[in-house]
Amino acid sequence: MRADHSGRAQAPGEGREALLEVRDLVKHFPLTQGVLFRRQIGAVKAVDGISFDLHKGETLGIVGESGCGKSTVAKLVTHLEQPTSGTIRYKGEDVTRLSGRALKAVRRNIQMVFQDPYTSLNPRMTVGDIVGEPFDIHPEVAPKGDRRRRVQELLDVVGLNPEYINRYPHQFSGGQRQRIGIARGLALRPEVIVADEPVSALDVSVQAQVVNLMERLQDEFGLSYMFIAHDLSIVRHISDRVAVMYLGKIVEIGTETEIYDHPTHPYTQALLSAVPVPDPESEGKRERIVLEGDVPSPANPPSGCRFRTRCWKAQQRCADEEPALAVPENFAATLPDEPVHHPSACHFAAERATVIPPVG
Ligand SMILES: Nc1ncnc2c1ncn2[C@@H]1O[C@H](COP(=O)(O)OP(=O)(O)OP(=O)(O)O)[C@@H](O)[C@H]1O
Repeated sequence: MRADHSGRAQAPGEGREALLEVRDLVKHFPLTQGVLFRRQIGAVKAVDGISFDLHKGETLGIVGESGCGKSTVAKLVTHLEQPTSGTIRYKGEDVTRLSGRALKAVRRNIQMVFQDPYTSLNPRMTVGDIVGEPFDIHPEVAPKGDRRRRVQELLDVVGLNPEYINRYPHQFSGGQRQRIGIARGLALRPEVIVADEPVSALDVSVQAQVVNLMERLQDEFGLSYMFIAHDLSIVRHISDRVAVMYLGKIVEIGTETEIYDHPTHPYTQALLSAVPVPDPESEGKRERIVLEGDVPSPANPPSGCRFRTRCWKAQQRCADEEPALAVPENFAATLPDEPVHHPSACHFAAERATVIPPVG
């Protein structure tokens, strides 16, 4: 098997600068017991050894069911959480080891947009204060006398009336609030934006507007996105590459076409088979894969392949041997530009092209 944990060989932007290089990233949250004498009785393995690259100007989508570790990855990359182990290199420098001024400089370049525009904005602050708050931490970006103008520019960039600068969050709709969150994320002119379920809390009719805005801003400012969501259709629309997570691991990574049209991991196939298809004829013909049982606890994941307890292909080898995230043996001889030639962590990886059957 070819060791290729990052999926870089398959990236459409191969040769482009890797802005972020994440390697063997682990985050275990300790589980403790006792009031007076706290002792650790285990750990929630929220993220358990994941590796990927983010290239300049690309969007990497991260998908998976609730609890698989997507938000924890976002928090680790934006330095809101410290990893248990592993490295996150930004332009070659390991940010997990930085502190003080050097860390502050990196944090400026990697900003986060949060899920819920209803709770992530302080209701007692005006829009101007919310969008301009990052300038308090980085006054070098906008000197005091220039802030109002800069905030108004940012509001304009995200499609809000700059005259709304003195209004409060409750005076805006959900979509407008998420635009405020995005303006705030852009304030420091970052290179990377980590968006954690940025449209999940919005009405479907508004979701497309916010996604389109994010795409326009990406072109305008040359941004790289990590776009985390459980909605597979939205992720397909916006992403160049997609990583599929299950129980703290990446199980498959590749270009949007490789993952959606040529998935080789059973979990990806099951996830895709549950996406509703708008065309009733295709919907009637499609093959749904219904997974048995619940997602196991991340405090006590199964041995070997974590997906094996719900997988229809599971055999003894799956319990004994953890499959590496690499181009599977049976596809190793395919050419790198063939769509099945992408990393998939399964001993029995196989293409299942009939997940969403073609019309006719
Ligand atoms: N601070 C914490 N302390 C203990 N456990 C945590 C903490 N944060 C997350 N977890 C656990 O880690 C696992 C992964 O959580 P995470 O929020 O990253 O998943 P997710 O895929 O983003 O899910 P969701 O879409 O529901 O937010 C979950 O089991 C969660 O309960």
